Amino acid sequence: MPTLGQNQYGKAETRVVRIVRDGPVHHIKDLSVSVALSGDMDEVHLSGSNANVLPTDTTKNTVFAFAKRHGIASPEQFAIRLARHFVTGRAAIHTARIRIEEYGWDRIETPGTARHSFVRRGQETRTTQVVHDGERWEVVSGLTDLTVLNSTDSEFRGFVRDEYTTLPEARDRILATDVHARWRYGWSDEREPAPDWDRAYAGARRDLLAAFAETYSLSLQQTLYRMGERVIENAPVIDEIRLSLPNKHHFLVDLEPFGLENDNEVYFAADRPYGLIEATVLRDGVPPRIATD
Ligand SMILES: O=c1[nH]c(=O)c2[nH]c(=O)[nH]c2[nH]1
Repeated sequence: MPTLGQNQYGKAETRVVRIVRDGPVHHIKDLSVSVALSGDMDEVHLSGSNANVLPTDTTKNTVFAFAKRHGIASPEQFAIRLARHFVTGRAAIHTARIRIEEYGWDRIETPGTARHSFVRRGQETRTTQVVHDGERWEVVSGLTDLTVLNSTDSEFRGFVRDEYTTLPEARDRILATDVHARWRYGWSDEREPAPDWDRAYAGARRDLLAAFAETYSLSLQQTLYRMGERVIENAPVIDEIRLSLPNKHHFLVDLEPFGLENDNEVYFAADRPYGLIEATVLRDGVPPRIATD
């Protein structure tokens, strides 16, 4: 009979977001936590007895509950706490391996706003497309994967309800998205001076971030329009901007079964499915040219 070799089990990639609310100043920790447990696990493999098996679902719940109960000072400290809990709590578990990826967020600094807006560190890509037919020029530039998050000042209420609607109204939710933006420059004639491309890029990026941070959001659609509007208003060289914004849902974790209150502090960051909100914002009187697919 073959023998059972090394084995381990647990919940991989639990996406936990912990918000600490220090008055209007919020702090964010965003982790992907993978738990792998090993020990006396022969029976579950060989006879099917689950007597030594702490469910992977429980390991996931423990991650969320510990985020609330102990906070997340650092990934190392959080991982040590989890590993100690699993190994000391159950005689059958001999080893716990905790892997954590932490995603870094920087504050979006805008004058006069509360401090609950963040931009993910180092993921965005600058893009451009130039089309020339020997006479005219068309320059469509933009960015992708500019990930932003507001930890408050976002609602979603008053929407249509039909027999399939279960979504509760949200009065204070996380609003997070990966900004995908393409904007078309008005410049098309080489005899006219071309825009300062780097300056225009920096300005559009700054306006997108500022409008995201400063808008009290009633929907992602409304925030999208404000972002596009800010770019068009501040950049005379840009005639049209198309935004594609995935709504990166963050669900409040129910901690009540563990005797803990979740005061908008611990969220499960779902990766899919996601809402996808797309629209073009145009300077008055210009025809739309950016492809909508
Ligand atoms: O900002 C939002 N817009 C929607 O259209 C929508 N739909 C949904 O389920 N959640 C949200 N959020």
